[in-house]
Amino acid sequence: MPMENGYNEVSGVVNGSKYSYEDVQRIAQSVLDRVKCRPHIGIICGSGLGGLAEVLGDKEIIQYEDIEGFPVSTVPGHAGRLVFGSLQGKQVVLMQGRAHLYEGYDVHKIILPVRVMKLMEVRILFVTNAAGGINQDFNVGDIMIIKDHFNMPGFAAVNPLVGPNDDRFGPRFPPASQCYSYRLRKLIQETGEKLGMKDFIQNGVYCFLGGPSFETVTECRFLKVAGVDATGMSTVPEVLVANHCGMEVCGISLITNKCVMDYDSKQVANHEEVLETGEKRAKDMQQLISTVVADL
Ligand SMILES: O=P(O)(O)O[C@@H]1C[C@H](O)[C@@H](CO)O1
Ligand SMILES: Nc1nc2[nH]cnc2c(=O)[nH]1
Repeated sequence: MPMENGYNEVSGVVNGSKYSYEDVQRIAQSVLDRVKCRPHIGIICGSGLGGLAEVLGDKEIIQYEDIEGFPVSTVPGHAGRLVFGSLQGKQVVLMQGRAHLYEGYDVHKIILPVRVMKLMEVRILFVTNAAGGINQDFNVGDIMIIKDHFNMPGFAAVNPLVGPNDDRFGPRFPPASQCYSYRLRKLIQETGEKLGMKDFIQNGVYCFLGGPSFETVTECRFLKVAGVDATGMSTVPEVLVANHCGMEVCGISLITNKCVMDYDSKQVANHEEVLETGEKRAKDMQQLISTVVADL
């Protein structure tokens, strides 16, 4: 029997989303009641990339802790605020920070903000993250347009769509082979080139891992053989849910560090380097996303 908290009495494992369609409707309405903005574009900012909020006009800000059910950010570089405002004349809602599995949040909780955005009538979603470069041709500071993903935790059914399906959100068995909009990928590429960013724009495959440990050398080598270009600890749950409910989605990874591929390397990944690279490329990421939004 499912219990009130969304856990299954027998197995003890999560049995579907704790938040019903009606719950999400109520939460979305309670957010809309607090702001004037009516966004059709959503942006999720990865580690150290929340600075985009600074360039929004007519900002209206709600802390996650003031929204029912929203996971509160516990990681440096994730402010934990929903920021509404105008970007290049378009109304947008921006998540300054996201939740991750490794913080202890259930995957259904992580994706609640995406469903709330959907019921606020957000139709286009930009998802950004900081990621480690598996592809050895990538440099620190490269911006990778995500063309596909590898949902590694999904192999063990860690997928936000596990559990009873509510068809009002989307179908029971959604396809996942076109999660990243071709139209938006091309637009980001062309925009990046026009802005003189060609030398540091890449296209590639993102792999989602649970974290919080960074990868071992063997794991990195495995990911390389599997066709992965960059790896991180987020994005895929949000993208799966956004696709499920019919949003047009694009993903952008900032390559903040090179994954260690050599057993004798003295290099180690660390969150400080991730934030530092985020800071160095912040302006370029902001310019790229703002210009794409202007052209939508
Ligand atoms: O939220 P994202 O995916 O950008 O954050 C990445 C993954 C970890 O949270 C953190 C590691 O430095 O950055
Ligand atoms: N898993 C993972 N996440 C990251 N986020 C930023 N860099 C990395 C990395 O090297 N590995």
